[in-house]
Amino acid sequence: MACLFRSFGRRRVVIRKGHVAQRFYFVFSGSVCVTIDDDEHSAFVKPTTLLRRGDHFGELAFIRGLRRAATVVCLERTELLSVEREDFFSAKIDVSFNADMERRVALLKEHHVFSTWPVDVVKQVAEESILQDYNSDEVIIRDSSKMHCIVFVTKGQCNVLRLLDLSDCKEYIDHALKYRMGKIKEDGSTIYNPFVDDISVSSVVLRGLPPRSESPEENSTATSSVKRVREKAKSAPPNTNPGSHQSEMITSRPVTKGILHLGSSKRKSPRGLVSFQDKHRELPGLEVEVLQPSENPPRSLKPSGSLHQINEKEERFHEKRAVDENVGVGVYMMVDRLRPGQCFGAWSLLELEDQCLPAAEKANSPSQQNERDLTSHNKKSIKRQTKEDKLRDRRFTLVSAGCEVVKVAKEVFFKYSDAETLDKLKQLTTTYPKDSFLCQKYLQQSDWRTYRENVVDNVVVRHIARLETAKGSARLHKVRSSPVPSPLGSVKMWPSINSKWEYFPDAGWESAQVNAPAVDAGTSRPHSSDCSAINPSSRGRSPSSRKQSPYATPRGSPIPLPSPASKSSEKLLPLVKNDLVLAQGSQRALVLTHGGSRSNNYQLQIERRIIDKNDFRKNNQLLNRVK
Ligand SMILES: Nc1ncnc2c1ncn2[C@@H]1O[C@@H]2COP(=O)(O)O[C@H]2[C@H]1O
Repeated sequence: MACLFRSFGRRRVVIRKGHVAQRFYFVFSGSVCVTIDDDEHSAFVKPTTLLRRGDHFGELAFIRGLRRAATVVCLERTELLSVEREDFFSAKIDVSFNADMERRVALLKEHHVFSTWPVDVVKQVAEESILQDYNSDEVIIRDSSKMHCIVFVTKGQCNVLRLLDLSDCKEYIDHALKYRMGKIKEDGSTIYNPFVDDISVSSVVLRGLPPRSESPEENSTATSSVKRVREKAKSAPPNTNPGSHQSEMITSRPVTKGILHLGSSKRKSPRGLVSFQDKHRELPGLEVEVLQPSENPPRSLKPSGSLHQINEKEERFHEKRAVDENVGVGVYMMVDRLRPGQCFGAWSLLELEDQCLPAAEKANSPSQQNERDLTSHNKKSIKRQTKEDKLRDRRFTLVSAGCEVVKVAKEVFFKYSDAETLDKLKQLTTTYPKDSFLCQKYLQQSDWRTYRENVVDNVVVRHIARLETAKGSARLHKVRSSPVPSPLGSVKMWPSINSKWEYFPDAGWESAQVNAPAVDAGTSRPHSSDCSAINPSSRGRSPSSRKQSPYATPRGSPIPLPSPASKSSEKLLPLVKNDLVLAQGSQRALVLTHGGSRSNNYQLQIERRIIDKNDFRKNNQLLNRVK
């Protein structure tokens, strides 16, 4: 069989609907769009199917003995392998196509939605659908709001992701602002330096997500989101402290501890303004940027390196550049995992339902009735809510976790659907959580992850390093230096004076008031700065002699803890299995379940546990569980 290698530019029409068929094609590289319209422009506006490397097209006309059923246009520079009609039949490609078709028919017939359809109709649909295999992490559908097919999962699994615009989430903004205020208080300073290591989000750029669009419709959304951002920035709460400059342009590290982190940019301007946008990236990663509203309070002159040196001109430049780049604050959240028998993209059903609603009913729908009575402000929020509720308006991304899918064009599907089918499809259509809920989830998970990593880096690794130094077998341990890279919470490694500190002594919870600068240098208590690694079974025993209890302090009375200053003279307990690592003021414990510093085996299994202190006091259940 002879194949002809051909290369076409973007927008080149390879097949036109209604023409006589001459060749059949394989996609060697690039991608093509199929539209069942005669007009090739529809391929870009409402494509029926998108075909990429390894896919084929142009077989239907040969097999059916009819004219071309669709128009196929190159989406980009595309390389194709074409097979002439004679070769198609002499190489018996039609036979393998028929077998493939049979398979599609069988797969669709097995599917709950098609189970009641007559075989010839299923065949009809199968002919016009495509069966595709996807490897793990391949994007199946990038934007659900623009998809023109329904994806039926026939094998494996795929994940539904939602790109969460954090700048639109009240919870995120509140959290970031709260953290910022806390940070200012903690520092005892009102000056915020963006170049210091522990900087966190202090004000959030309220900015739309990076545009993916080529269509004017999407561009307009992007522009309006920039406007929205500006409005939000302008309406940001004014700085109550005259010395502080909340509204300054601030550099922040990206929140790199999201649920699905797809990379972050390293690009950084000399002034440290970070842009996380990368036009070439398939999916943007977590994107965080902070920026000030343009109306700033008057500035005072500050030493070099601080924000306050940025003059108005520079600032405008940065802001403008940031607006130009349309940097976003976003994170992908997984909202669903689809398995065989499930489908994706059937939200048009809702559209159909809307269209079917009698006009009178629509006019008197409660939301609209209420809307009329509300103030313009409330109107806006209701509209936003309604929009969020409508799945078809929300963008989801479908990413393979290794799967096989059948894509059926919506037009084709609805052409043959009856009420029963629509009902079945509706049952399969999941309503995904709202963004506010996802945002809360994101904050919780990010917080936990940051916390966990901080404890491992700063508690366990340091503890081990100190032990080894004490033993004279010091090796270089890599301890990540930045303890607080995230605005989403931090762990205090050093209890400050008058702070509360909690741990597990033998018989339950104790609280300790840190009120003395130093303790007995000979104590064998684990170092307080390590948030304490305290083994319930081995507690109170020093590495050499674990028999004497150093925790002789009567229960309930304040227990003096070592201060940071006393660390050099302290003996440290090795971390051993079942140690509980607790952080100040936290209700979570990290449980060391494998290895320990004694064996130089630092493998940790960290579990999240919410500890009910009162319960614990009573029956010590947690300890039993840990054992
Ligand atoms: N939904 C669809 N309807 C028709 N053709 C499609 C569809 N999806 C992909 N195609 C391909 O587009 C090709 C157009 O030419 P053919 O009809 O020869 O074969 C067709 C199929 O290979």
